[in-house]
Amino acid sequence: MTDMGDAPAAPEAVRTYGLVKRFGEQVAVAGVDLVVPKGSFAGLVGPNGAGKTTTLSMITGLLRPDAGVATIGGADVWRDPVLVKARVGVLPEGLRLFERLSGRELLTYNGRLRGISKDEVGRRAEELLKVMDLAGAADKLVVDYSTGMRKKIALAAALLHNPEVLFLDEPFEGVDPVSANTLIEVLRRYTASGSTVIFSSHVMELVERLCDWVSVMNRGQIVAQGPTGRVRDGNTLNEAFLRLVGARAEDGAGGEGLSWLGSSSA
Ligand SMILES: Nc1ncnc2c1ncn2[C@@H]1O[C@H](COP(=O)(O)OP(=O)(O)OP(=O)(O)O)[C@@H](O)[C@H]1O
Repeated sequence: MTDMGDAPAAPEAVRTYGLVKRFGEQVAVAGVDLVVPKGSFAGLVGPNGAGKTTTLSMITGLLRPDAGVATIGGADVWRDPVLVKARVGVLPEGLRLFERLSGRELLTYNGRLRGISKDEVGRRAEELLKVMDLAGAADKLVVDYSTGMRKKIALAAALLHNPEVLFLDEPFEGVDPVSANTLIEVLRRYTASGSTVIFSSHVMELVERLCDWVSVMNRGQIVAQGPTGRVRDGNTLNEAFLRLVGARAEDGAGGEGLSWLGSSSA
């Protein structure tokens, strides 16, 4: 791993020690030591299949590690599941939502499951619907929402109990620029108050613009991690990323093969 300097001064929101996950013969996560300081807007990046989703699933209590420890605010995710689940909010990959509820009902249901009083849930839900620009669609069924609307209602549901740490898997995928700005504003406000966001993304420009902390994964391991400026080291994050994970030109679209593709191929 590329050492990015001293340990973070701020207390850690998330810390894992030697996380491992195998699927049959394949080692998806091969000893991950993820560090995310409290209050960070952190990005988790890596090529397809690097192990990002598997790592996030183990940290959020969705997938049991084969080895290693994941902690949130110092508490062990798998030994103290109730405490940890109260501290986290998750916008999962694939956005599995209760399709037959309206947006408002979805928020109410989530809030009540979290043990928040009916009045307080109602108050928070109305504010979130307004901020997410979903007030006009509050009574529409989630199944009829567009991709961007689904992301926004899922983010509102993940924020409703005011978690300490918010995990987002590809939050901006399929989201138009206006809705993306709304999401970013809400998330910036959230981290400014000392809460932590960790999101996975393939869009380096976005990670570079938003994140003050970045962890780079490749082949099941962390290959660089630290303040974004230090990981970039004078380059763009995209350049640093390509250098860290290997540009793979030899097996990519720039080399041999695909000779039949294009108008000069006949
Ligand atoms: N349930 C599963 N069963 C078998 N293999 C799996 C399973 N989940 C993930 N894998 C494998 O583990 C590896 C890591 O997958 P993972 O989804 O964590 O990567 P990722 O970094 O999130 O990728 P992407 O950027 O494409 O979403 C991949 O090779 C994948 O095929």
